[in-house]
Amino acid sequence: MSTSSTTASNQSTDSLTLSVSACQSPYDTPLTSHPHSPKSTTKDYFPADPTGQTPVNNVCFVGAGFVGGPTAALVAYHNPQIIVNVVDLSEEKVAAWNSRHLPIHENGLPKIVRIARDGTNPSIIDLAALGTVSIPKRAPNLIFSTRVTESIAEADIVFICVNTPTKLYGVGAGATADLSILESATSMIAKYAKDGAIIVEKSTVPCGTANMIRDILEFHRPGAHFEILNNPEFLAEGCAVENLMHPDRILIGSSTTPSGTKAAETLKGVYAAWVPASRILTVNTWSSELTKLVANAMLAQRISSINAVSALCEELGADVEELSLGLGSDSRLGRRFLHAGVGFGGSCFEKDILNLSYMARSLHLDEVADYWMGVLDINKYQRQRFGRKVVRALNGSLRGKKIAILGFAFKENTNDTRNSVAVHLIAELAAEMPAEISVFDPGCSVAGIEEEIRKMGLSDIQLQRIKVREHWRETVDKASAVCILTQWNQFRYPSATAGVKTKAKAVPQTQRVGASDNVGWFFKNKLSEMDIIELEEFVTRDRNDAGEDPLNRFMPESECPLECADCRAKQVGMKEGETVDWAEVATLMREPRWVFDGRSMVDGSQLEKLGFRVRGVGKGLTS
Ligand SMILES: NC(=O)c1ccc[n+]([C@@H]2O[C@H](COP(=O)([O-])OP(=O)(O)OC[C@H]3O[C@@H](n4cnc5c(N)ncnc54)[C@H](O)[C@@H]3O)[C@@H](O)[C@H]2O)c1
Ligand SMILES: O=c1ccn([C@@H]2O[C@H](COP(=O)(O)OP(=O)(O)O[C@H]3O[C@H](CO)[C@@H](O)[C@H](O)[C@H]3O)[C@@H](O)[C@H]2O)c(=O)[nH]1
Repeated sequence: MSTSSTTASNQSTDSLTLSVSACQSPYDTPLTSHPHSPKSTTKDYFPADPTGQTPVNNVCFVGAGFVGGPTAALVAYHNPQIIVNVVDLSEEKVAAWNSRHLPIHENGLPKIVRIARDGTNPSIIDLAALGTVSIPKRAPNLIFSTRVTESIAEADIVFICVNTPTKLYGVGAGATADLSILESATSMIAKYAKDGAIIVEKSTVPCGTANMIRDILEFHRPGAHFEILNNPEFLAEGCAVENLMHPDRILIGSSTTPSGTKAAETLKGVYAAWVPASRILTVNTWSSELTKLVANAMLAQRISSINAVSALCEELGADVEELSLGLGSDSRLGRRFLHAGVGFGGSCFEKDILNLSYMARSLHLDEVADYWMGVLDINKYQRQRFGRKVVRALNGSLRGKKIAILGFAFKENTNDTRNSVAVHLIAELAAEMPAEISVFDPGCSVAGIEEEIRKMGLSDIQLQRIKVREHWRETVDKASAVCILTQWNQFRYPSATAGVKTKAKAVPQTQRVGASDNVGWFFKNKLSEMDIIELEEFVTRDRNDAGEDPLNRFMPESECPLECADCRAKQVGMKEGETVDWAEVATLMREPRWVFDGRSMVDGSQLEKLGFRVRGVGKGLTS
């Protein structure tokens, strides 16, 4: 079937693919909502609100970070009738959201942002013998700005997406959440939000924070009415778009009063534009706040469990990957989050477990607190065990030696470096005073890595010996050892057959778009963005390279300044589809060419044939 369209575009934007992948779960399990828990103290709950939802024309996301930006983009993308303002105090971040180079690297996000932020051209798609489909133009409805107070004032719903890091001072230092940023954002919302606005906690918070928000609002605006909802975010970085596009569930916690329930219904209406109703769960606020913390704690617990087992495997000569396979095949256990490695990193797991444990301890539930702290203890043990393995293999001293670090992001497919395992391991190795620690990550900017390293509290002399590189080749050059710390596909050996960037995939043979060419629905009056995605998949399914904009809808993008650091990084860094050439690495490294594989990225026995000595996690000795 031949297809063509009336407008042309050659803009470069990551392709968006929506088929089921490792990141997302198919909609396979029926779910039910439980509007109030047995412990709910509110008495006036009505199961269904007879007046329905309040109309939503304008929403505001406060905080354009890893959660606020992508979530707002998805809400705007699927609700073209709603104006979505995303505000942040950082002018630099807002400028990046309005540029070609978004501050957050997520597959598929540039395309979604571009469509919602810039609007689209009208397009006519020629489906050959089937006829033509008209896609009308789309007006922009996603606005990134620093107009914080004005945008809050216009909103029917305000989403709080600010950071809630671990508190580093005073009572609860190193354990509880620092809510000062959230408190300050809430004060601003209290002053400027319109009476009747719905305030949504999206940030991850200790239980009871909805009550704190309510108190702040009542203090600043006595007499005004605001409903507070908790709507935790479950996206994982690196697959944020897929997670947001096909969430396992949307959880909405509300007070169980009629107006609380109505507010929950209103928020449900926003998600219902693309999420099946059966996936939207409404619970009470306490349950919702606690579910978020426990979800992260349980995911992290699985990783610590398999990591603890990996130490046993090394001693016994078992292979932890074989264990993961055997364990994960039990449908009660499942395959995911059983990947042993050098430990979990990131801005969420550790922070949220500390938070959960602190809460338990402050309720005098010490055994509960200790139980969850054990997950963090194993994580630290795993990291330190790896570091010690490196030093031991290099005869107990790193002096005069160069160590190469491949991977600095806390996980693959993201540029987020917060609380990355690499940060901790580099600090540990730096204490051994090696001649150089050379760092490379294919998804992070040099400046971003350097900034994170500067926060590590190392001495000047240690900092001088850490070099951040733009390419793997200079990173491994003359190194005695390479440590693989992030699960980037580019590091695999044998190299992954799939490219790094996900291409538009052939559409599955669904009932709607099947071999029978049953595509009548394309010709209906109003196509949703989900419909347009399917149309795009349909017209590209026979093409090898469909390009970024097969329906030719994109508006032109603003040009980058001449000295654009992101454009430069693209030129000098790893090219799309490029992988580490391990045979060349062997020629560049110093004997005995150690590879410490913290993420099971290389086949040890095959790499040893190239002249390396390899140590993995959870495997009996291979050399
Ligand atoms: N990162 C994730 O994958 C993830 C996933 C689920 C939940 N969460 C939770 O979501 C929350 C946000 O996390 P994040 O990773 O997006 O943080 P982030 O640091 O990336 O983003 C927070 C943003 O809020 C902005 N901000 C702070 N105060 C503000 C104010 N008064 N007005 C406007 N903007 C303000 C900051 O400048 C920053 O850009 C945290 O509670 C986190 O635990 C994060
Ligand atoms: O089997 C595994 C899975 C993950 N990891 C590591 O665990 C960390 C976290 O990974 P992941 O959970 O995929 O990413 P996050 O973005 O931290 O997402 C977690 O934290 C978010 C913030 O709260 C939640 O929204 C998500 O549901 C939750 O998965 C990373 O260092 C991974 O390398 C492993 O070591 N082994």
